[in-house]
Amino acid sequence: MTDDILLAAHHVDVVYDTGEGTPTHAVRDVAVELRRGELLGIAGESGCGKSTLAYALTRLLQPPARLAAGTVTLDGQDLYALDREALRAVRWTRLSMVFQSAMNALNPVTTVGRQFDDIFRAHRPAMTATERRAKAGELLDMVGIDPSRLRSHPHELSGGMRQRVVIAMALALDPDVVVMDEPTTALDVVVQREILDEIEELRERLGFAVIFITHDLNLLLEISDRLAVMYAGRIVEYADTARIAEGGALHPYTRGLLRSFPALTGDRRDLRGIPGQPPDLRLATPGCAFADRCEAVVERCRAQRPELERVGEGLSWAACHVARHHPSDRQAVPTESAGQTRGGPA
Ligand SMILES: Nc1ncnc2c1ncn2[C@@H]1O[C@H](COP(=O)(O)OP(=O)(O)OP(=O)(O)O)[C@@H](O)[C@H]1O
Repeated sequence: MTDDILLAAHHVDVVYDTGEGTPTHAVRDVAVELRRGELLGIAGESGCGKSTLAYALTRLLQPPARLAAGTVTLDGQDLYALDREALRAVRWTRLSMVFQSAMNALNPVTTVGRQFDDIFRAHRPAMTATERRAKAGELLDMVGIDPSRLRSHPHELSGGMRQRVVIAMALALDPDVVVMDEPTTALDVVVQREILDEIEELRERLGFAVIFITHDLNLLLEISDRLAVMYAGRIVEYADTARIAEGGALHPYTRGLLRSFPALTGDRRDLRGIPGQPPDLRLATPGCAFADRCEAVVERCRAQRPELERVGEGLSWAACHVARHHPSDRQAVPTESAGQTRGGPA
């Protein structure tokens, strides 16, 4: 493990088990590593386990979801071994979250200023009321909102402003890592663009690392350094964004996703989407979970599940028997080192 890795997950399995019927195995043997200051994108269709993974990475899983296997470490510290107090100290100050619905993240009955106040009072007890107010105003200003809005209730703000407030709150205590789950999906395209630019600018200025989760892979091509593509609970491709952007996607699912969304900028392409539906995550399939929808399927795909394997040099991993590469490029992934797991890249 190299020093600049902030957040690392290995062999993460998450199961929703209500006690009735077959449990849903929503995340399977997932590994990700986030380096200091980078933006790692995680993409995939609805229901492939992205949000569940976000909750697992931040230790926010709620029953019936549970971490059935795996580890998540922040700066080498096991997040799941921390007691309540230690976990509380980590939240907001080291690791914070921005989820899709800003309306749900904000308390509807208190002012924005009061909500900033609560964060500072809980985590920075030495700050005076004047300092808290000044800092909250600064944070609002930083995300392009007039500090007078500290007196507003959430319903008095537009959707875009609310989402900006949530981002400012996530950054309030200068965290190292911010996990963002579809932070702009509910917003119109223009506001979405503005907020993405804002996140980029803040990241450059403040140096925090981001895990950015979205169903829109094209969006990640613009903002991420590296990306992971999830399908049916597993990472099926893990790559430097530049390679995917240059047309080097290895997995047929990644290529299908790229065709499924219009680029945020640039020309309107022929949007073909991917026929069919993702599989039921309660069922275990012997082969590749994508086989039924895959344009490149071969017999072996239905019989044997492809492992996530390194392809060629650099950060290029794919779980596909027929990924577009020369067969001699493919090498088996060593299992013995903590950094190089069978279940994913490191
Ligand atoms: N509370 C729950 N109880 C049972 N199963 C659940 C629950 N929440 C999610 N799931 C299942 O877990 C799987 C993964 O869901 P998850 O929300 O993580 O996917 P996602 O990729 O984030 O999708 P979306 O973009 O729609 O949020 C789905 O099959 C879903 O049905």
